[in-house]
Amino acid sequence: MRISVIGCGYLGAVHASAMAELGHDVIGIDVDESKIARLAAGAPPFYEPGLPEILTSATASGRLRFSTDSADAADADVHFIAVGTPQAQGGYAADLTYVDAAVDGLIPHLKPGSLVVGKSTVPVGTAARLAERVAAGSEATLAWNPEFLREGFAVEDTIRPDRLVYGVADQRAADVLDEVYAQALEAGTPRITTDFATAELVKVSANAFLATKISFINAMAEIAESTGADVTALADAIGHDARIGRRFLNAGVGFGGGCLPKDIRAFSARAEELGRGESVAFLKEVDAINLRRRQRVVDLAVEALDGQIHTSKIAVLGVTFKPDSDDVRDSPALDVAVQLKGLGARVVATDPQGIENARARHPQLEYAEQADDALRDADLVVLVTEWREYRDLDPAAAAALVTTPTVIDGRNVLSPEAWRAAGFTYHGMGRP
Ligand SMILES: NC(=O)c1ccc[n+]([C@@H]2O[C@H](COP(=O)([O-])OP(=O)(O)OC[C@H]3O[C@@H](n4cnc5c(N)ncnc54)[C@H](O)[C@@H]3O)[C@@H](O)[C@H]2O)c1
Ligand SMILES: O=c1ccn([C@@H]2O[C@H](COP(=O)(O)OP(=O)(O)O[C@H]3O[C@H](CO)[C@@H](O)[C@H](O)[C@H]3O)[C@@H](O)[C@H]2O)c(=O)[nH]1
Repeated sequence: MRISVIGCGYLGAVHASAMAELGHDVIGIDVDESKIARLAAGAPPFYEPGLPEILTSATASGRLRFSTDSADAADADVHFIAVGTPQAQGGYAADLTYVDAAVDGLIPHLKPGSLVVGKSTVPVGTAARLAERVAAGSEATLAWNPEFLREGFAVEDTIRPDRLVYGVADQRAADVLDEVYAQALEAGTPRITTDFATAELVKVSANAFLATKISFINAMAEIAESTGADVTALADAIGHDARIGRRFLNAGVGFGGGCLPKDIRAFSARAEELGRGESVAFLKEVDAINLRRRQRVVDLAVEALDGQIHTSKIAVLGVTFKPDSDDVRDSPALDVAVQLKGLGARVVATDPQGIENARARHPQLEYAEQADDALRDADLVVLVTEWREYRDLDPAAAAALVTTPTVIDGRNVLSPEAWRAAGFTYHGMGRP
C-alpha cells in the first residue's frame, strides 16, 4: 500500500520505517528540515535500537522516502498522523495545535477514498472533531489507531504489536487497516475494532493504568521507608499473584518520558472538561506520588552529604527517562541532576546516549562521556537511569575511583550486599 506518515519523531520515524520494512511504499513528512535530511540519509535523528537497520534497508530499497512538503503525500492511500501532542504551556491539557495543523495541511492533498489515521495520543473527542473536518474538506475518511510502542523496543513493538485498536466510523476503514497490518494479523495479533471515543480512551487509560501501577509501588516504597520493610521483596511477593503481575512494579525515582506524565495530566484535564474530574481524581495523586520520588532522591543526597553539598562532587549515572533511549523529556534522572546542581553541588552527569539532548536543555550541568570520569573523586554516586552498564558496574572498581563511597540506587538495581562489601554506604528506594 502507499502510506504517508506525518510527523517523524520517536513514533513517526519508527512507524514509517517499520511500514516500509513490511513491504509498503512509504513517505515520511516532517516540518523539521534537519530531521528529514538525516532520515533521508538513513541516519536516525535519535537513538532507538533496531531503527538504523530498518531505516537503512528501507531507504536503500526505495520503499521509504522523506519530505518536508505534505503535497508529496498526495499519492498515499493511508496517511498516519504521528505529530506531537505535548502538555500545553501553563496547563495540563494536551496541545493539539500540531495535530490540527497536520490534518489541515493534508486536507487539500487527500485523494478521494483515502484514509487519514490518527496515531498521536489525543483527548477523547478529538477524532470525532477531526473526522468532520476531513469530511468537510475532502472525500477522504478518518480513523483512530492509537500506538502502544515503548521506546527502547519501538521497532519490535511496531512490527509485532500486543494488540491493534481501530477506532472507525465504517467497516471500510477497518478493512483498509487490516491490509496495512496484514502480517501482524496473520501472526495472530488481536484486533479490537471500536468507535472513536473508545479507541482514544483505550490509549489514555492504558497509560493511566501503567502510571498508577508504578505510583502504587512507589507509595508502598514510602511506607517501607517508614517501617524498615523492603519494597523489592514486597513487589516480588505480590507480583507472584497472576492477577497483579510483577511487571511495572519497580519502585524507584518514578516514571518520566514524553508519554506517561503528560498523558495522565491531559486525561485529568479532559475529564474535568467533561464534568468527570472526580472519576480520575486519583491521577493527581499518582502524579504527586511520582514527583515525590524525585524529591526523595534529592533529600537522600542532601542527607548523605551531611550539610556539605556546596563543596561536593556528585556523579549522576543516567540522564534519560529510561535505558535504551536518548529521550530526556520529563526525565526524573535529569530533574534530580538539575535539582542537585541548584543546591550548589558540582554535578557530573553521564549517560550512554542522552548527553546531547540533556546538554541542549541543561547546559549548566557538567557531562562526562565515560562513567569513570563522573565517578572519579565523587563524594556521592546517584544511579537514576538503569542502563545495563550501570547495573553491571563493579563496586570495587567504583570504590577505587570515588572520594567517598556512598551510593544512592534510585532504581533499586544494584546489589546492596555487593556494594556494601566493597565499602559503600548503600541507599535504595524503599529498601532498608
Ligand atoms: N514516543 C513514544 O514512545 C510514543 C508512543 C505512543 C504514542 N506516542 C504519541 O505519538 C505522538 C508523537 O510523539 P513523539 O514522541 O513521536 O513526538 P516527537 O516530538 O518525537 O515527534 C513529533 C514530530 O512531529 C513533527 N511535526 C510537528 N508538527 C508537524 C506538522 N504540522 N507536520 C509534520 N510534522 C510535524 C515534529 O517536527 C516532530 O518531529 C504523541 O501524541 C505521543 O503521545 C508516542
Ligand atoms: O516498573 C516500572 C516501569 C517503568 N518505570 C518508569 O516508567 C517510565 C515509562 O516507562 P515505559 O512505559 O517503559 O516507557 P515509554 O516508552 O514511555 O512507554 C509508555 O508510553 C508510551 C507512549 O504513550 C506507550 O506507547 C507505552 O505503551 C508506555 O509503556 C520510565 O521512566 C520508567 O523508568 C518505573 O519507574 N517502574
